[in-house]
Amino acid sequence: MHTVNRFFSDEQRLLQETVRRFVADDVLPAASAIDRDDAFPQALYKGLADLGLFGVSLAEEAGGSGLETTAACIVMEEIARGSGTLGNAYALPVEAAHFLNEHGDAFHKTFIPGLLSGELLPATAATEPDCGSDVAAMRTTADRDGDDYVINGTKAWVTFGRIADFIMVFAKTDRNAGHKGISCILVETDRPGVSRGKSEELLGMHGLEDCQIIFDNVRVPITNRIGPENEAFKMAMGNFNFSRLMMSSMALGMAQAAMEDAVAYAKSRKQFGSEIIKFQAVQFMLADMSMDISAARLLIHHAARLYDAGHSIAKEAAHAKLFTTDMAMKHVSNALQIHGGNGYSKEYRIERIFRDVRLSQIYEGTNQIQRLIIARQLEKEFA
Ligand SMILES: CC(C)(COP(=O)(O)OP(=O)(O)OC[C@H]1O[C@@H](n2cnc3c(N)ncnc32)[C@H](O)[C@@H]1OP(=O)(O)O)[C@@H](O)C(=O)NCCC(=O)NCCSC(=O)C1=CCCCC1
Ligand SMILES: Cc1cc2nc3c(=O)[nH]c(=O)nc-3n(C[C@H](O)[C@H](O)[C@H](O)COP(=O)(O)OP(=O)(O)OC[C@H]3O[C@@H](n4cnc5c(N)ncnc54)[C@H](O)[C@@H]3O)c2cc1C
Repeated sequence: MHTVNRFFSDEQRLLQETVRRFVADDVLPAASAIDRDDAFPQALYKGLADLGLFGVSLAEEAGGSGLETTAACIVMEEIARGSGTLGNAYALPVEAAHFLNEHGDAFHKTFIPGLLSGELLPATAATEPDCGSDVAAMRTTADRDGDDYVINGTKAWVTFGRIADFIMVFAKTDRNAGHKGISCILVETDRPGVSRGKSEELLGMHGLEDCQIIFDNVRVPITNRIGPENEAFKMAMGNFNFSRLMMSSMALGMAQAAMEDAVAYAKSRKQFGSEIIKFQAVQFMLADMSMDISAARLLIHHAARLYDAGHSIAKEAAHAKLFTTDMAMKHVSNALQIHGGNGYSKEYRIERIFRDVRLSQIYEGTNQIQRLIIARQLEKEFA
């Protein structure tokens, strides 16, 4: 049991126990097959929806449970403790419902119930083949034509791209205005001109159905635009702050699982006539792991509380994402080291966690970009 549990509210503790049970009974037995088969875990995704988990931190008026952002972080940590892929999948409806509720109008909000029930699958498309970190440099365009936008361009690395029912597409509505010329448009994937492009063979996080999405003269009513025209860059940044807490919690769950495995292995493995957990070199790796995991959890929950209190959390979300994903990568690697040769074998799940967790340092803004965000905030704070 995590020490920090003592400070959870009754609701948070109950939520954590519920997810732990689901993970133990349903997710853990399936996690290795999800990785091996590289197939979207549809039944488990629906299982999360049926437990009401997609709306835990969404306002009650929007159909959610109205709990704090910390509640969604707790849920995410527990799911990712069982499967990185399912944790990543969990982020999508949570983030989409949150975004639609914050920025959408009555039409956009009609998509929320389907998201919460797991029947509608969302995707977000900001990245393009030639621009990832530099969001403002995107080339996809949405030109007005009567009451429609006509969208052209290619988006890359779209998680759920192959299976999404709708995509929140970021596109230039003013080509010459840099980040002040970007809008967000909800595009149903059955519209003429939307097609799926190539998928990559990924190192880890299998089963998320990523692919490129090509928009070839896709006609969408102007009313599909989410939020004001040309103002979506800042909407995206605000959403990324929230998403970065989700992805930090995901990496945290994977680090926690790795530590649990490392302790169990170190207690059972004997060398030189002693359990390897008695060797100081192993003890120090475990001690540092435990300390950094606790520190990461506090950073995430601190940022989540600031977010709920209405503060801008650009810096704190970047702190959480940078610290958690770097520490997770380091300690998952150490946990694999503690497994010796067995850590390099698919027979032990640490091998999968090692591959899965690597992504967390790259997406939702690379960790170089998190440093850039922190430094820019410091420049402003001490101006
Ligand atoms: C930070 C960044 C590099 C931006 O740089 P520039 O130099 O263009 O813009 P700059 O001059 O720094 O700023 C413009 C305005 O914007 C505000 N702001 C920036 N960050 C933030 C923030 N975090 N919070 C609030 N405001 C922010 C900034 O203050 C400025 O406002 P002002 O005009 O002064 O009033 C941005 O582009 C970024 O972040 N990239 C990472 C991409 C990235 O994260 N993808 C993720 C793609 S989605 C994804 O990976 C997944 C999705 C689904 C699940 C799987 C993964
Ligand atoms: C599996 C997967 C799923 C994804 N899902 C989605 C999704 O659903 N939707 C979506 O929109 N995107 C998604 N992404 C895209 C992801 O957000 C980008 O890959 C990420 O933001 C980095 O962009 P890039 O790959 O173009 O790298 P680049 O921006 O080309 O960066 C390459 C390297 O240069 C560094 N670099 C770039 N600029 C700077 C700078 N100013 N200072 C210092 N270093 C810098 C980077 O840190 C990195 O190390 C996904 C990516 C992957 C791999």
